[in-house]
Amino acid sequence: MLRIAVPNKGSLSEPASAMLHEAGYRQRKDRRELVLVDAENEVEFFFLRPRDIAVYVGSGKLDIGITGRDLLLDSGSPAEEILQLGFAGSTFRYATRPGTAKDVSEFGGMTIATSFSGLVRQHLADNGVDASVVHLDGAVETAIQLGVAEIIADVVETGTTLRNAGLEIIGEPILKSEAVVIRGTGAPDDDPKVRQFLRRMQGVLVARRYVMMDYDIRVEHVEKAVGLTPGLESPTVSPLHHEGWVAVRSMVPSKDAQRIMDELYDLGARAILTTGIHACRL
Ligand SMILES: Nc1ncnc2c1ncn2[C@@H]1O[C@H](COP(=O)(O)OP(=O)(O)OP(=O)(O)O)[C@@H](O)[C@H]1O
Ligand SMILES: O=P(O)(O)OC[C@H]1O[C@H](OP(=O)(O)OP(=O)(O)O)[C@H](O)[C@@H]1O
Ligand SMILES: [Mg+2]
Repeated sequence: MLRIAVPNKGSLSEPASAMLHEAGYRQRKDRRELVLVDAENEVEFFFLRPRDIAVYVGSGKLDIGITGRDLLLDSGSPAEEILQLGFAGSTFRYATRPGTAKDVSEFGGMTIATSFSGLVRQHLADNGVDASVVHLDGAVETAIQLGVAEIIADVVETGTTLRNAGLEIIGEPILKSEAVVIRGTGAPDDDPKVRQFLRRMQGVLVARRYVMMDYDIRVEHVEKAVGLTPGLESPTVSPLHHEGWVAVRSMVPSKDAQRIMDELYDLGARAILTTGIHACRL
């Protein structure tokens, strides 16, 4: 059985379970379930605190896990990223009251509050800055108001939380994060069970990002048309009963589908259809 760690709460939890469900795995119906065996797929899921996932995977007790890149790096655990999942995107940044400091080089002697003290200590050391770090569990914005710290370092998505607290983001992003699949450093990279899991997850990513596009076009315009719809390997071109016309089938990125349809129409393509992809293996 492949043993997989899945976040049990927070921003990562629901999208991770939704993705696993789309990949054909059983997921828990009750949020209090801690372990779930998917016997048909030979997988056992352990629902754990997001922060603890890198620790379990790094120790080798679990084969792989889903967590945030920021949590992985903060943990210092011997685990590594093997697939980016494209959700829970955020940046990790410093913020303060206007006028306090402009970037990390000015933090000497100050106190920085954060829930990611591993990441912040490393960043300060990389920049040769001697500052104190106070570890808090969450709601770190309030640490400045209450005089616990002059600077905070926290996860930023839209920036609303910081703005509402009267704080401004300073300096370059410390890190760009998103949800990732991790495995223990040094775990074999040819484990067939892990490979199959990754193919399934990649299949979901592709199914979410691409649509299938079909259209008919006159033979003399087909080269230009396939330039707009090159597909992943190469488009399928089949003859039509109506001489001089061909049918083309190709995958295109969903976000570009409408623009490509307009451009194909202008080239003379007709019966242009897009259909969703539910699952795939590339
Ligand atoms: N607002 C957000 N938008 C996108 N990603 C976020 C957001 N808040 C946290 N994350 C990401 O979620 C992960 C943190 O998960 P965690 O469950 O510890 O915190 P949370 O989502 O803030 O939940 P909570 O603090 O309520 O427990 C990190 O990878 C972080 O980058
Ligand atoms: O940039 P924004 O869109 O405002 O999102 C970022 C905020 O979301 C998370 O907070 P959460 O609500 O999880 O509270 P926490 O501080 O207790 O983790 C994170 O810690 C930030 O505070
Ligand atoms: Mg949080």
